[in-house]
Amino acid sequence: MRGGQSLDKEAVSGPGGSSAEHEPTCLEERPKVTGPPAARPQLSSDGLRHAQVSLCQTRTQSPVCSPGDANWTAISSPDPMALTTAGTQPSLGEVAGIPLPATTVDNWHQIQGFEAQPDDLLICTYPKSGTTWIQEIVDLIEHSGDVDKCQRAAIQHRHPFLEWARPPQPSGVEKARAMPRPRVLRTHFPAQLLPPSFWESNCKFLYVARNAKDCLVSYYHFQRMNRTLPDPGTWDQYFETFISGKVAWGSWFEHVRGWWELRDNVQMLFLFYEDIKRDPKQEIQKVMKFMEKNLDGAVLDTIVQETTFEKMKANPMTNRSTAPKTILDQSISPFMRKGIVGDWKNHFTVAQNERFDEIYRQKMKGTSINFCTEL
Ligand SMILES: Nc1ncnc2c1ncn2[C@@H]1O[C@H](COP(=O)(O)OS(=O)(=O)O)[C@@H](OP(=O)(O)O)[C@H]1O
Repeated sequence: MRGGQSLDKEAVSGPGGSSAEHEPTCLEERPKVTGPPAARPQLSSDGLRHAQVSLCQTRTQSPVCSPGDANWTAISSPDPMALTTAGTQPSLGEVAGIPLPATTVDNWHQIQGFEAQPDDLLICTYPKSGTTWIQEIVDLIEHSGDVDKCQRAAIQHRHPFLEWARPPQPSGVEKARAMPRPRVLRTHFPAQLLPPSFWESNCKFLYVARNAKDCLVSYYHFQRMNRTLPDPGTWDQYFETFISGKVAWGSWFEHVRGWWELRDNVQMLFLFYEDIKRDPKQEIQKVMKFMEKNLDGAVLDTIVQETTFEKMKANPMTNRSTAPKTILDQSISPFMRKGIVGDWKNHFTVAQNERFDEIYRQKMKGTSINFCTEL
C-alpha cells in the first residue's frame, strides 16, 4: 500500500462484476476479407502510408528524437545491452499514436510485411495479462501434455514475439519465418497494428484479457525490473501514465475493447485471466477445442498441474530466470511475481480506486465486456 488508505475486500468492488457472463456485442455482418473492419482503415497494406511512425524519448531524455538524432543511433545500436550499459533510459517510439518499444518502431516495415499463414495461431495479449501462462498451456496442448518437450527452450523462445527486434539477434519476424508450420506466435499489438496478412489469412487468435487494475500493478512491477522499458517512476506517477495510455503497447482500454469487438468477426477464442485462475480445467478445455486437439482426461489433468503459478514459478523454462539480469533484474521484482487476482487492493488508494472506476466507466462505455477484479 502506498500513498494513502489501502482497500479491503469489503470496501471496494471493481468495475464490471463477475466474469462468468461475457455478453456478445452487436456486430455487423462478417466482411468478405476477414479482419478488423473498424481497425484496418487506419493502416494501409504496408502499414505505413497512413500510420505515423515516430520515435520519442520518455522520462529522463529530451522529449523528441527522430531518425537523424543521436538517440536514434543509440536505439538502433547492434548491442542490445548498449542502452543499459551506457546508462541511457530505454525509450518508446510511436506508431499511429500507439507507444511501442523504439526497436519495434525501427523494424516496422519488416513487421508489417510479415506473411501470416492460414494455420498460424496467434496469442494476443495486453502486457501482463497472462501471456506466459497461456503460452505454456498452448505448448503443452500442442505436445499432448509431454512435459519434456516443453522443456526444449525457455518460453520466450518457443513462440516468436512478432514485434521483437533487438539486432543482432534475429527478430521475431525472422524467427517466425524460420519456424516449421503450424506456428504458434505471440504479440501484444492492439488489433489495428497487426500485420494485415493475419486478417487476410483468416488465422486463429487466442486473446487473453486481465482486469485493468491487476494489469496496472503487474506492469508497474515489471517496468521496475525490465531494463528495456522506461523506468516507471513512483507508483503514483505510473498510475497516471497507465491510465493515460502512455505505456508500451498503449491504452489497456483501447486494446481490450478493440480485440473484444472483433471476436465474432474472426476465428478468436477470448479468455479471461481470472477465469483461468478460477477454473483452469474448464478454460484449458476451451483452448484444446479451439486448437482442435482431443486429449484425454489424464493429459488434461497434467496440463492443469503443470501450469499452476507455483509450478511455473519454479520452472526455469517459464520463470524467465534464463534472461540476463541486464534485461530482467529479478532481484527487484520476480517475473512470476504473485499470480493472483486482486493484488490491486494492496496498491490502489481509495481515491485512486474511485478515479479509476470513473475512468473505466467512461472508456469502456457501450462495451459488453465484464471483468472480475476479485475471486
Ligand atoms: N501460471 C500462472 N498463474 C497465474 N498467474 C501467472 C501464471 N504465470 C504467469 N502469471 C502472471 O502473469 C503475469 C505476467 O504476465 P505476462 O506473462 O503476460 O507478462 S508479459 O507481458 O509477457 O511480460 C504476472 O502477474 P503478476 O504476478 O500479477 O505480476 C505473472 O505472475
